[in-house]
Amino acid sequence: MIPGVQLHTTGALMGASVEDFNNAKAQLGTLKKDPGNHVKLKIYALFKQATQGPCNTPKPGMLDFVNKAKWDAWKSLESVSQEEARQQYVDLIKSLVSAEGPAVATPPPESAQAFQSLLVTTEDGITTIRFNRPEKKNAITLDMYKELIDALHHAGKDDSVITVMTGSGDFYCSGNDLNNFTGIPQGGIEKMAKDSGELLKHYVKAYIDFPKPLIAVVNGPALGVSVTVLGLFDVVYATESATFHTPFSQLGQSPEGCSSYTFPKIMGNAKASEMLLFNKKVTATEACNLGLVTEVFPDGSFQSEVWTRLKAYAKLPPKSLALSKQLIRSKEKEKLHAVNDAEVERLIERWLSDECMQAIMNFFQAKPKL
Ligand SMILES: CCCCC/C=C/CC(=O)SCCNC(=O)CCNC(=O)[C@H](O)C(C)(C)COP(=O)(O)OP(=O)(O)OC[C@H]1O[C@@H](n2cnc3c(N)ncnc32)[C@H](O)[C@@H]1OP(=O)(O)O
Repeated sequence: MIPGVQLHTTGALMGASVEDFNNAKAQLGTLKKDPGNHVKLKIYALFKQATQGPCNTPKPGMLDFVNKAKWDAWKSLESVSQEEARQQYVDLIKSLVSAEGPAVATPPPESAQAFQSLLVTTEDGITTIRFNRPEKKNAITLDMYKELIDALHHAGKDDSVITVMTGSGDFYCSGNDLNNFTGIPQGGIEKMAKDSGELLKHYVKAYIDFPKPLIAVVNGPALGVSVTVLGLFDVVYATESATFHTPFSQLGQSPEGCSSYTFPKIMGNAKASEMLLFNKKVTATEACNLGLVTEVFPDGSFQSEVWTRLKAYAKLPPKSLALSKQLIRSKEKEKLHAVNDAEVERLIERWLSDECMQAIMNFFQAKPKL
């Protein structure tokens, strides 16, 4: 047992993966390395959320540091369902056990990587990259872009057959973290824009060059850059209540993720313009009719239906899948890289514009809901 983490099973567990959950709980006791307080708190909070649901105990006093930290960690998972918390608990323990090395059956070395804002696991031929900042609707920080690039590079090379991206909590992802543009770093605002442009270019490149089937499991609303890169995925499955929103002009910005090319190609200029110029938020069903989403599933059966299907896909011959994907995409690659370069160049100019700075200030001052 990890020192300081007391796990008590209270409350009923839901769903079919109680066994996985119990296995994970047992594995936790076999860890040799102390995962550190930050991770211990996360384990504690996920366990509480999975077994008891949202925290409704009174907030401990300011001086009761330990219990207050535990309470805060549990409270931060308010929007995460019990089922989701159980899955995240299992994923987290698995990644800790994998990180301990050869004692584990045959984990690919890549899954030993620890990420701050992602949960990355490999199982049954599927590498899953999960945005994991549910309290901030999975908004992507600068460090998170770097982690995503890393995770994609590793997933492209590991033994998995397919790679899946999804989100923790009630959102898929709320796009770029608007705090990325609030502090003025050393070197000034021009350098910040240029560095961000370089980072974005590498981020989008990781999708353009991704060598095996890449599947998005859109579990809730998606915004901004998390929507635009969907045009570079091979398959996009969405839950019925997911929405797709690219509020670029509202933010004084311009399209990225190669969407200025992929969206008109997928849905035609007129529909792409409504989304990319005029901020039209579309439902999952509308996105499916537009061709951006492959298939929409009822909220209640989304996870089970999609994962059953993905597990079957992952049993197909890996080389055949990867080579076929590369054939489909290879004709476009050069074009996509050129589009990425041009979009980034335009965005660097936009980020320095009054229109963009004003829009970001407005978000933090008034917290308008887009
Ligand atoms: C390297 C740089 C590359 C840059 C690439 C450019 C990309 C362009 C884009 O991605 S554009 C899209 C940017 N995203 C947004 O504009 C979304 C802004 N957020 C919202 O509109 C809302 O928060 C919401 C609709 C996502 C969710 O609304 P809801 O009412 O359900 O929840 P809250 O607003 O209370 O959100 C909970 C907390 O999360 C914070 N948060 C959510 N999204 C972002 C974000 N994108 N950036 C920063 N912070 C975000 C929100 O502020 C709340 O925080 P708090 O609890 O501390 O108040």
